[in-house]
Amino acid sequence: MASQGAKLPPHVLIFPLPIQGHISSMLRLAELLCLAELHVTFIVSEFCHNHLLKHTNVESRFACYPGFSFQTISDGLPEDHPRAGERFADIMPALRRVTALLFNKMMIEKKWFASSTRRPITCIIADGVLSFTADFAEENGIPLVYFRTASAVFFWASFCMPKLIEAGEIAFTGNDMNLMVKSVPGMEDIIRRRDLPGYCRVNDLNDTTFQIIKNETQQSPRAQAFFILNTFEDLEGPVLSHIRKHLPRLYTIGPNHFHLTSRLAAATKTENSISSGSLWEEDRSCLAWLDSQPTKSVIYASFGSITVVTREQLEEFWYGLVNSGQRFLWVIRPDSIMGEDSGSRPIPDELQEGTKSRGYMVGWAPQLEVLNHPAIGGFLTHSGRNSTLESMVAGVPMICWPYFADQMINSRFVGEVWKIGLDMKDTCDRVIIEKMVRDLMHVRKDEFLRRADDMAKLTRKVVHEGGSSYTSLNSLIEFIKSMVSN
Ligand SMILES: O=c1ccn([C@@H]2O[C@H](COP(=O)(O)OP(=O)(O)O[C@H]3O[C@H](CO)[C@@H](O)[C@H](O)[C@H]3O)[C@@H](O)[C@H]2O)c(=O)[nH]1
Ligand SMILES: C[C@H]1CC[C@@H]2C(C(=O)O)=CO[C@@H](O)[C@@H]21
Repeated sequence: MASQGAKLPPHVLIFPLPIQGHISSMLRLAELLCLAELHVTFIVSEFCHNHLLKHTNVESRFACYPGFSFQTISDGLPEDHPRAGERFADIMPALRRVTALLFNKMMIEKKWFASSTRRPITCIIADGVLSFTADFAEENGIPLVYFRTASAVFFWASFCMPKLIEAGEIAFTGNDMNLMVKSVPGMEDIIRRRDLPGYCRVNDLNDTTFQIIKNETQQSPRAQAFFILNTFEDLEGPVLSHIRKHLPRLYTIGPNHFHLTSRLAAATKTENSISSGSLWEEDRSCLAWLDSQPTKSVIYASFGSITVVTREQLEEFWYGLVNSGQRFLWVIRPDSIMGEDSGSRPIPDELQEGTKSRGYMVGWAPQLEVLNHPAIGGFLTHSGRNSTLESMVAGVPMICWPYFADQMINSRFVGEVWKIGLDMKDTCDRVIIEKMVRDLMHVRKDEFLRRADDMAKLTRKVVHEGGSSYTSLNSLIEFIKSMVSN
């Protein structure tokens, strides 16, 4: 396609998976590129776009970047599909079946989004699991960069899936979950079967989700080996060295929410909050409640956008939190309790009482502000990538209750390698929850806070001028600029 407007900036197409954690992360990247005066077209599912418009300020936020625009596309699922819990497994097949074709059509009909003020797309930055974008990019000679929004340790373990299969370390059925895994180089003394990416918990290697993730991961090097991870060198250095043997041009630009905060502050010379990118309505009343709590006295509990719990699990958490005697702020998404009796059984009096005196519950929180509130002393989390990084930047120790996917291995690294929290995976018992909350918030508080504080200091270093993520993002921007000849 002929290039128009020789003096126009490069035009980047950004395309995330339509899931909260992916959209938040890629919106942050989009704004970082807008700050560098690149043009950005952001493709998002109609479903998520409607939620973004309803619950965030993204429209006004991006209005100050004239080179930015949204494009919407169907995610292939009916409007009333929950897009959470066990039904998350429908998302990837629907994208491949429906969205892939619509994407090709849209690119051609919209002339790669060219206009009198914008070049046709000069580079695609696609979610690392959307390989249909690579098909289009290759057929049309458009440079492609993959952005895998999960952790490097997850990516590397997933990249080693063929090795794991060959060595007979997967499939497995739930027996011997504590056996150490030997076929992920660099992690021989760290991960057990139970810490492998959640998709590996299959007894049949033909499992659809397992196959999709394995195949999407294996084709990562086709993006001319240009790859972005939301991490930083000091955090996942040893694993990054392994990945670089396969993907030498790897950009590590994280923690990208903090990187954006820092670059916005430098650009505007003022303190800026970043857009939440929330798909749910934030209940800001919890901030006023936090204002009246003592310093580092509250444990914040939230399990991200996909986790669902049974009524029994809900009660175990509730008893655990109440019996710990600690103050707590708990996010329970309206769609996160599954099962027939999810709302019908009465709440025991002792839970109601304990919550009234020490707790606060919301359907969705302004998480970045919550984690940075002085009253917060701990985070009970599902170990999603963004939540983990947000907690690290805020210097908040974690209790990890991973639900699926990368969360299984993220939580292992939090507990065993970075030692900034406790890993509670594969149990949901009120006694264990109570003990872990007491340990984190009271018994071992100083130890965890010291290490979390050291981690927070590291994150500050990397996103400032001269830091590894700062330098890496500049290289990425230069690379994108070098693709257009003026
Ligand atoms: O009440 C809440 C809860 C969450 N958030 C925000 O929502 C995002 C959630 O992201 P993440 O922690 O990554 O969780 P998920 O949305 O569940 O993320 C999906 O995508 C991530 C990135 O690939 C993966 O690491 C996860 O396993 C996967 O579930 C974060 O920025 C939070 O700050 C809020 O603003 N308010
Ligand atoms: C719902 C899951 C599909 C793939 C995604 C992922 C990955 O990068 O492989 C990690 O966790 C989940 O967000 C996604």
